[in-house]
Amino acid sequence: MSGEHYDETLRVRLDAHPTARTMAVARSAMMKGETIVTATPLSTALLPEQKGRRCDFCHILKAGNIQLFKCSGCASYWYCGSQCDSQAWSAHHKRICKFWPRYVASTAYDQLPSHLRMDAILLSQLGAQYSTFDASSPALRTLFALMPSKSLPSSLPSIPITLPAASRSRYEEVYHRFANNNFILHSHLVSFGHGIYPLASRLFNHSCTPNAVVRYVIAREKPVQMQVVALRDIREEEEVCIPYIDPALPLEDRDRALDVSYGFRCTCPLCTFQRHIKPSTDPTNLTSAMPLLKEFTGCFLTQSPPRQDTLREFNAIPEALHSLFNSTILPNLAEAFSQASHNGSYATALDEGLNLLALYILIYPPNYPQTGLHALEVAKTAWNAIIIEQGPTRAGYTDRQLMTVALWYLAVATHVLGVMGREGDEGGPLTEIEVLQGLVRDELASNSAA
Ligand SMILES: C[S@@+](CC[C@H](N)C(=O)[O-])C[C@H]1O[C@@H](n2cnc3c(N)ncnc32)[C@H](O)[C@@H]1O
Repeated sequence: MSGEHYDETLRVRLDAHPTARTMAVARSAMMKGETIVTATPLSTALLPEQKGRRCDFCHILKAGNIQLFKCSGCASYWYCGSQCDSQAWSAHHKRICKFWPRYVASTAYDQLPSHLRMDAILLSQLGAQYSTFDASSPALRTLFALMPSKSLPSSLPSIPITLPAASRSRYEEVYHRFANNNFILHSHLVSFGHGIYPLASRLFNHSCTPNAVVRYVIAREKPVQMQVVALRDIREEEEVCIPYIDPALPLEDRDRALDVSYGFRCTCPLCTFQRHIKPSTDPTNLTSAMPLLKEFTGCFLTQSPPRQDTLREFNAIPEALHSLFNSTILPNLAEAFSQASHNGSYATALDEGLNLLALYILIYPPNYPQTGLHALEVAKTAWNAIIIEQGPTRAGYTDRQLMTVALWYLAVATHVLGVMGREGDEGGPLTEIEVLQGLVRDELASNSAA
């Protein structure tokens, strides 16, 4: 940490960590839903499929009142107005604009795997902005304080800038900080770009049982801000961790991804638990595990599900549920729910949806956004059953029961997603929840009046 200085008003401070070099610890207790750190990007870039859909500077989505204008020089960057155009122009675009069309059409660029193309774009923008990457620049100081990645190819990708010979090693130093430090930007939890946020990279380690997550704030004419938000109450001196990867991936996949991209083995409570259990692969165990899982997590169609705000004690999970940690179970349940939602009866879809929700609740830490998104799916399934399906395939559910189920799971979705709060573009799951709640309540009122 020598020479590094971080704002004393930050809600976390850096302490030594036995294997991760340093960790961010809470200076004081924080409540779930609080913003822990707000970070500004050094550079961001849109995924290819988002080009022309979002402004290349502020990443706002094209909409009725927001039009995009193509850069007349390269015809590859789009802006929502002259403010964004001139901010991008003076930051980096004026130095790469005329080379860009030939660059993105080049074989060297074309042959890069998609994630390295994103890195090449970010490196081009940064090179255009900082030229020699003078380490004394305050904006770059935190970037150079980051740990270099072990996984990037040793050679620099081709970029549309003539490298000053004396600065080549500087470019390499920057590039070697990419793989383990870049963030995937998302709106409503759907990816739209990549970004470099040195402060957040410098501060936060990974955990598969994180107590914080990242959300993005898109505002017109401003770079996309990152906010790190507490998922549960955090004690003073507790380490604040975010997930680098999806905690519900199979343990082997998490191990591989964290080793290859970040060079460490996770020792969080979920990984520790999963490493010491020996999940049975016997299908009969699985059949008996599902009802027990619903009971253990409280996911029923007959009673309101509980809310959970504290991290589960994984060692208290009964052995009969260990088979659910087999790598195939979650993808199979997700597939069964998707199949039933599209082709099956809504009664089957509801049942499969609840199985999947119960498994999410078992695996994910409290208030993890994916759990909230799926609770919303369960509520939508109940609502679809009311408005679309009549007759025997309803398996005996009355409209009233289905409306009650929809409201219960909307309440779960609100509880969970309300913690992370709104992110990205207008609308999103919290708005969807409000709309559906209104529809169900109206229907319930007219059903009662009838
Ligand atoms: C984005 S940085 C996090 C900040 C880092 N601790 C530092 O001192 O700069 C990512 C790197 O931190 C380390 N790291 C992050 N989470 C870790 C964990 N749970 N266990 C061990 N090392 C971790 C790995 O070396 C990883 O490549």
